[in-house]
Order: sequence, then C-alpha cells, then structure tokens
Amino acid sequence: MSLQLTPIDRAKYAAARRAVDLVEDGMKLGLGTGSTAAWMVRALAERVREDGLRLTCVATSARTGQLATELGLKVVTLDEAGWLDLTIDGADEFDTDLTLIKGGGGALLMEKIVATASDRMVVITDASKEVKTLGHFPLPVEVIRFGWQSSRMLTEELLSAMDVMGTQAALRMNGETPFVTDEGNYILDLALGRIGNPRQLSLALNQVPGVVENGLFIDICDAVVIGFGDGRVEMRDIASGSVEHEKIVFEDEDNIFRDI
Ligand SMILES: O=C(CO)[C@H](O)[C@H](O)COP(=O)(O)O
Repeated sequence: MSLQLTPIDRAKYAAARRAVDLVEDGMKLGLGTGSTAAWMVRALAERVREDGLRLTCVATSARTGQLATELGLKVVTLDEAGWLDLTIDGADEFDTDLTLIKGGGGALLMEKIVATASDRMVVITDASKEVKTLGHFPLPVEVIRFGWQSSRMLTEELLSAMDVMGTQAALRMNGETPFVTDEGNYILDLALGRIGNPRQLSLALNQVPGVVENGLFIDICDAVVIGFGDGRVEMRDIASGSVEHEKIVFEDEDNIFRDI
C-alpha cells in the first residue's frame, strides 16, 4: 500500500535524507530523539541496507534505541562506543548562531551528553523551528526528583532576578502523573518568551541544586539541515559559513513506510 507523507513529514524526511548522506562506512554515530530524528533513523537503516555500511550507533533515548534496533542498526552504549564521529538530532528551536533549544521530547540530558561526545553535531529540522531570538519554545530543565519543588522555587527566584520575561517553571506532566525521563528525573518547562543571553541563563540554571541539565545547546551544533515540504534542503555550516541547496527525490517513500 502506498502512503502519502504530510508536507511537514516530507520536510523532516528531506532533512533526514540529506543528513544521512554525511554518514560514512565505519562511523560511530549518535542518534537523536523525536519525530525528525526517527525519520533519520529510518533513512539511515535504508542506507545501511542499500550501501552495506558498517556503523556503530548510540541512541539518545530508549525509544530511539528501540527503533534503531528494530530496523537492524547496531546500537551500543556511549561507554562502549567511546568517542563518536557524528550525532544527528532534531531541535525545538535554533537561531542564526545555531544555538538550540532541545528537550521537547524529554531526552535533553542524554542528547547533550551524546552530542558533546561527538566530533560533529548536525541538526535536522523543518523551517518552522528557526527563530531570531530563542525562547518562544518553553525551555526544558531536567531536575532530580528529590526535592524538585525546592529546585523549582529556586529556579523561579533565579528567573525573577534575571532579565527574562517569564518566571514560571511548570512541572511537565504525562497525563495525571509527572513525566519521568529515561534517567529517572523530572522536567520543568520554563515559558520565558525571549532568551536575551542564552549562555548566562544556561550557566545560572545549572547552578541551581537539583538541576541536572538544561535544554540550551550552545557551541555544540556544527551544522543545520533545513528541509522543506517539496524536498528542497538547505544545509548551513557554522564553521565554514557555507550554505548548500539541494533537492531530495522521494522515490523510496514506500521503502521507508515499509518499516513503520
Ligand atoms: O530535543 C528533542 C527531544 O528531547 C527533539 O529533538 C526535539 O523535541 C524535536 O523533536 P521533533 O523532531 O519531534 O520536532
């Protein structure tokens, strides 16, 4: 049966397809989390089938690990892999410096550890995630469960003392119960509106007792691949300043859907 991709899925898939072209035989790869990253895992499995690549992958969440394993990719722990060549992941927001907000899917801690243990991090996204100033998307902050309410109070006090618009830290829920990350922690979502100084905010947040990590990725992302619904992709590299355009042809759509 032939299934049709929605324009947003086409955009994500186009970005994913371009990004997996960066993968070479023998690489150790970090696999991101989220719907865009899931397209990348499918596109990667397709490349492995077609080109016989031998890869070692590290997943940034249990669900990515499960998908990758189901699709026949070799998944090991980060400690088993050691240093990685490349991590490909999605993002919730990115700006012109390729500073990111991540963690909408709740995997920010493992995502940051994996991305920073990689030579290169490439973000795949659709164009809607690009912003002039970060902060429209609520900033996720991972806190340990013990004493989380004091961590929230201290976080809100910190935000009041800083030049940020929003000061509310909402506990992320999963229905009636708090959302729990793969590492067993809670997430506070900060509705800030605008983050004028991401570096200062990130450093300050990580000083709050109980905060494990926040979703600001600063100086971590090397390139972004932006996909569009018609298959166009734009790839921007922060170090070289290069911008490349290409068009992805979706002739293997059925193969991708075969795996879902
Ligand atoms: O940071 C993330 C998960 O923690 C995701 O990369 C981010 O939420 C983007 O997800 P999607 O591709 O589904 O929009």
